[in-house]
Amino acid sequence: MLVAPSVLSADFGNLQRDVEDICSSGCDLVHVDVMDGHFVPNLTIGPVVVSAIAACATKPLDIHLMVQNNTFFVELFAPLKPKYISFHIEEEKHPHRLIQKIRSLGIKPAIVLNPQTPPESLEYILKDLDMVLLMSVNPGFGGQSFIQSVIPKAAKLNDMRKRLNPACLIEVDGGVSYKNIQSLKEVGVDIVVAGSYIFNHASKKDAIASLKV
Ligand SMILES: O=C(CO)[C@H](O)[C@H](O)COP(=O)(O)O
Repeated sequence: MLVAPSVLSADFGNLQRDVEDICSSGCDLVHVDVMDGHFVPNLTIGPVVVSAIAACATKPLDIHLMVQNNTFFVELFAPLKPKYISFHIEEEKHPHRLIQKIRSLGIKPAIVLNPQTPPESLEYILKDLDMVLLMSVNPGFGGQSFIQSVIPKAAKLNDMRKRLNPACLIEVDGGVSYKNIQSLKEVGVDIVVAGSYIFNHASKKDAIASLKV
């Protein structure tokens, strides 16, 4: 299991310290939540802060857009050379066009599904993706409870990707902890995003290690 701590739960007064800390504690990606106050009822960080994160991160960035105008934000963050940019299918009229644009910028494209969006919505686009991110909370805030229905949903997506695109990774985000990591592993999840569990733990290293099942 790969682990992507969500910096949404970091101490923003000590952001450099926290980013360096997770990177030296065994994480695989640095997950960055960009929220615009429109697609979700929260507003987070823009290019100034994400540039500061990129400057001190020694692991690749995994940028999760929770915004209305995806193309604008892709162009804004592309110069920071993240490994992944993911966007919500619920907020994109032309997902295939945006996937091509992200890939043309040298970034791996990923689509995010809200908890109620079925994996079948990806039937004709899964082959074009490097990753699918399944939300296991309603997007917008850290520290929410894990929605259990993501387990059968990930299992269904795992069957779909074996058929359509075995190289496509499955990531799950929201309420992830030692309590649900084994179930996520069993249904084929490859990457977990965890915010409050890692940043509220006495040892980020131990918290990350506990998710590497
Ligand atoms: O995308 C998110 C919220 O929209 C966060 O990444 C997610 O909630 C992680 O935080 P936690 O592990 O505390 O649930």
